[in-house]
Amino acid sequence: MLTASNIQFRIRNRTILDTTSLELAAGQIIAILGPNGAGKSSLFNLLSGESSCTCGEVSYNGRSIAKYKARDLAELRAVMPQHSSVNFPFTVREVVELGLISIQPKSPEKTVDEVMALAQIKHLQGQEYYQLSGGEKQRVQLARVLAQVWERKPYPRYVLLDEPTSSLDIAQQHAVLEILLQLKSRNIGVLIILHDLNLAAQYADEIILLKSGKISYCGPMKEGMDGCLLEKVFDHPIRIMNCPVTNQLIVHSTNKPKMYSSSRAMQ
Ligand SMILES: Nc1ncnc2c1ncn2[C@@H]1O[C@H](COP(=O)(O)OP(=O)(O)OP(=O)(O)O)[C@@H](O)[C@H]1O
Repeated sequence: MLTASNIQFRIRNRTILDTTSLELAAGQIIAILGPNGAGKSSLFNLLSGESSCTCGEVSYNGRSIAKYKARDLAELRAVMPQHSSVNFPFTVREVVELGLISIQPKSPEKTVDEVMALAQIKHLQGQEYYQLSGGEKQRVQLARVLAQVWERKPYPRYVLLDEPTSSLDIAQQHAVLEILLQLKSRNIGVLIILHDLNLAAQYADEIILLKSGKISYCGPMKEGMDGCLLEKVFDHPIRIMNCPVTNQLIVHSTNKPKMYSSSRAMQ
């Protein structure tokens, strides 16, 4: 289990993230949703160990993150930040191989081949990374993260992704979420920051709604996908419908009418 217990994050007396607790189990997908500046990436950085909490504790499989050596933590969790820069003229394959640096896979070649095939980037493997399009780079970064966790292990592991679909076309967005579904059956928990509420409605088991550094909702996706609740969080008109063909939830938003105000959303 990845656990955050009463964590808080403050910078220069400003509370960026108020007291927050959550649990991510292996085999589960949790999506973090919320408006710009809500604190999603700040929470993500605390969970990944990139930043340290002002109060509270993050733990992986019952042990505080502070007690792990970097190499041991790399065996347990892989992280795809919002922006990743590669400062050397690496090829695509070399960037994917970076995912293996802190672990010792039994079959590194096979692992890299498999994750590149999954991310649909095998045809790009000899190309220089910096020449790729934004969406191609994002798929390479996903493959790097997958390489880190792809070999099966007998203990629970976690993958954390901050907006991994932001540069992808609609087909690639679904392809990425389908890959994350596969991780569930490998005893891996997935935590993902998304701006697309429909993707969250289709793929997440649970959602966390963040607003102004506070959790407005944390629980099963179906209960959280509530029009009134989402309107309050995003301060924007949102309706939830059932698709008559697939029976899946559809999140519908329109432009904000002139008379609309946050007080309406609060009703
Ligand atoms: N290192 C920092 N120093 C000062 N302020 C910070 C720092 N990191 C984050 N913040 C502030 O904390 C707030 C939350 O930022 P964060 O990046 O976590 O939001 P977010 O929900 O991920 O936003 P977005 O959807 O735009 O990516 C913002 O107002 C941001 O300016």
